[in-house]
Amino acid sequence: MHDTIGTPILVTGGAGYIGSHACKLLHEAGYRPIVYDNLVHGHRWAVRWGPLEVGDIRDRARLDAVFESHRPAAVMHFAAFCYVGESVTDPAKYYRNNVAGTLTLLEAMRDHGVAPFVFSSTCATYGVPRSERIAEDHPQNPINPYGASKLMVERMLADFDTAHGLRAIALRYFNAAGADPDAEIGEDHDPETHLIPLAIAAAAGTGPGLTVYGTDYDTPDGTCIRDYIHVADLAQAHLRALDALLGGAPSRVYNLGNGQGFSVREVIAATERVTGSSVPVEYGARRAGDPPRLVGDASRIRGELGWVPAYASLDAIIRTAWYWHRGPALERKEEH
Ligand SMILES: NC(=O)c1ccc[n+]([C@@H]2O[C@H](COP(=O)([O-])OP(=O)(O)OC[C@H]3O[C@@H](n4cnc5c(N)ncnc54)[C@H](O)[C@@H]3O)[C@@H](O)[C@H]2O)c1
Ligand SMILES: O=c1ccn([C@@H]2O[C@H](COP(=O)(O)OP(=O)(O)O[C@H]3O[C@H](CO)[C@@H](O)[C@H](O)[C@H]3O)[C@@H](O)[C@H]2O)c(=O)[nH]1
Repeated sequence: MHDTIGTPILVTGGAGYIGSHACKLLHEAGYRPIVYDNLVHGHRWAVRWGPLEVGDIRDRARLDAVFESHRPAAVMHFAAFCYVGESVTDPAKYYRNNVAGTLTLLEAMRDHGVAPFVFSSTCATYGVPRSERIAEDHPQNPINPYGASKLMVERMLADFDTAHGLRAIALRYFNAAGADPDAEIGEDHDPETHLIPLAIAAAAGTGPGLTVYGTDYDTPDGTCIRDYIHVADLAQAHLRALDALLGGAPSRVYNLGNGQGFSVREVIAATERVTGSSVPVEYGARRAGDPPRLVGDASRIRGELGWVPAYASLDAIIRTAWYWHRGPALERKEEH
């Protein structure tokens, strides 16, 4: 077993939603998370469990300085742009940050001899699924530039492993949702484009009514189906992937999902149950780049790394987001 106590782990994008939850868990496990974030979407207040190094993954000189001063034992790479709709209208922004930025980071890692790498990939790399539940060997034909940018990184990782022995675990998450069960941190994107926080804000009256993007999909109620996975369960999976790599495991790809799909209408109904308020809804056109149904089969990581998600119910996931929204998130907004 490798030593975790005080081991520095560089966490790019650690001031963001999922990365900050991973930092909390890294700290609890004895690691020292070093956040590297340009704060374009992240928050200083979300960096609570180790130092913040403000920097951009496209800035090689800054990366060199941070690798020199902290000498991380591994990298968790969350930094990216991740809005599916925006990637369709502004693809260059996605290729520059997600692909070119990650290449700069990988080159820096190669040159500093930092090996293990845990990568935030996505189910958006699969495109329109051919099966009810998507397993890792499903063909990858992304239908939006965001998914394409992440698939390109997966390819780069395979090539860096062959050429330089850079071992990596790519975690293809389905839809991240929920907040830290202690409500210390949560989802706070600006602009917010994700369904659950928008539905909660609409129910609470702190945001506009919710627009449902498309009611004519080939699904039972006509709206898109997604597999929602709790952010704390994602963080757990990162820890397991890191421990596996530091213990010598080879490169691997894993899905992270609950294996259950919920339609947009079902998410709205669950939000109403949890908040006790109705969600004002308008019905709009489809959003470009949205596959009708994405539901994951995560049995590989369950079997190989013993990962078991703690939050299987949609209501339980939304409840943690609701507690965060009505408490710390609201207080923070009032401070501004
Ligand atoms: N949210 C989801 O449902 C979901 C699903 C699948 C995959 N992912 C992936 O997970 C990762 C984290 O997503 P999130 O929802 O926490 O997003 P987020 O926007 O909250 O976090 C991303 C962080 O990266 C930082 N960042 C962006 N570009 C950077 C750059 N060039 N240099 C340094 N820092 C930079 C941002 O400031 C932000 O703090 C992303 O890679 C995303 O693609 C997210
Ligand atoms: O105001 C809204 C927002 C969303 N939706 C729909 O709700 C579903 C979920 O959308 P959203 O919460 O924006 O997530 P996705 O577009 O599925 O993308 C998320 O989940 C992907 C994995 O599926 C990740 O890769 C992305 O980074 C992450 O943003 C989709 O069908 C949307 O069309 C609406 O109907 N109205």
